[in-house]
Amino acid sequence: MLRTIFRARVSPQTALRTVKSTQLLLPRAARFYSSNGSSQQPKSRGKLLVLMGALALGSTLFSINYQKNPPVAFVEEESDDQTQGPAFSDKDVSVIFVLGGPGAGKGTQCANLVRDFQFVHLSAGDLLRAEQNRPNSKYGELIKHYIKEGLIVPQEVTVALLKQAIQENYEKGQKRFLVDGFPRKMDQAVTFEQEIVPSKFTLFFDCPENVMLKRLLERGKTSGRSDDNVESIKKRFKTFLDTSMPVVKHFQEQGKVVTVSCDHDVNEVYDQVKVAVKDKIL
Ligand SMILES: Nc1ncnc2c1ncn2[C@@H]1O[C@H](COP(=O)(O)OP(=O)(O)OP(=O)(O)O)[C@@H](O)[C@H]1O
Ligand SMILES: O=c1ccn([C@@H]2O[C@H](COP(=O)(O)O)[C@@H](O)[C@H]2O)c(=O)[nH]1
Repeated sequence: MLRTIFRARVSPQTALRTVKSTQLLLPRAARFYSSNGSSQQPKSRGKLLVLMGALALGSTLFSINYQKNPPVAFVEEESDDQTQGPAFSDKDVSVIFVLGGPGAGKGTQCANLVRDFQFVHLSAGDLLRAEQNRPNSKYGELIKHYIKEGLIVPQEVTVALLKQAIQENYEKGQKRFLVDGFPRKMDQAVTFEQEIVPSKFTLFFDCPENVMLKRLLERGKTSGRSDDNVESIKKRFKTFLDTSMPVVKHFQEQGKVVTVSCDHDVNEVYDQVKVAVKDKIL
């Protein structure tokens, strides 16, 4: 199952396009049916049936062809996404990346910011867990495996979920986003900023490992998370150091990181967070 997905080499564009097409095509089909179906005369109803038959045949042929050709082939032929630039302007949409080790307190502080300011909190981990639990998700098993092993889910999945969440919230008028626990790997950082929106800055939660371990084990008593156990936590720490710290360094080199010291009580940490956010964005 995992191997099949990797061999297909699904590119970010494909994943985004898949999300887009499922979202866009289905409502369009539904609109067509509801606006025409009820008032059809017998003759035009016949035409409608012929048209629907043709569409069904077309979609079957498309699906056979799609399975023969890896998705990447489609992307390379038609993709002009890379030259289009980000989907949103950073003048219109503000994204703050929230990074830090597992259990540093990112989610806790994001909740404070949502309470006091107008932010939408998008936790990449939460989005992945929701996708994992979504009935019939083709990524469910893959996500489950990666989370338990403390590894980074291939970016195509996570970037598509984030883009969809930002788009949905933007359509409701939301323009400020805390993107929590992302980007965890350099490829994600590059893709997100190229295709969605450049980040304003990164809030980095700096916390000693022994403090994070203690917090996670405590949380694990009630969280029900498959990765809040010593074995998974050790793997998550390693992934954080090897794979995610280079992302923090990358943004530090651009002068786009504000570091918060997390080995303090929640209110003290929040005082630092407020200063960082007010200075930069409000
Ligand atoms: N400053 C703090 N002092 C003590 N406990 C804290 C502090 N901040 C958060 N916690 C607790 O530590 C645990 C981990 O916090 P939280 O879930 O916010 O971390 P996180 O960085 O989002 O973790 P993860 O990346 O694993 O999702 C929670 O049980 C939370 O209540
Ligand atoms: O961009 C991401 C973010 C998260 N993951 C996976 O999810 C778990 C849990 O993340 P939390 O932020 O602690 O909720 C993480 O260990 C990764 O396995 C990911 O793959 N990509």
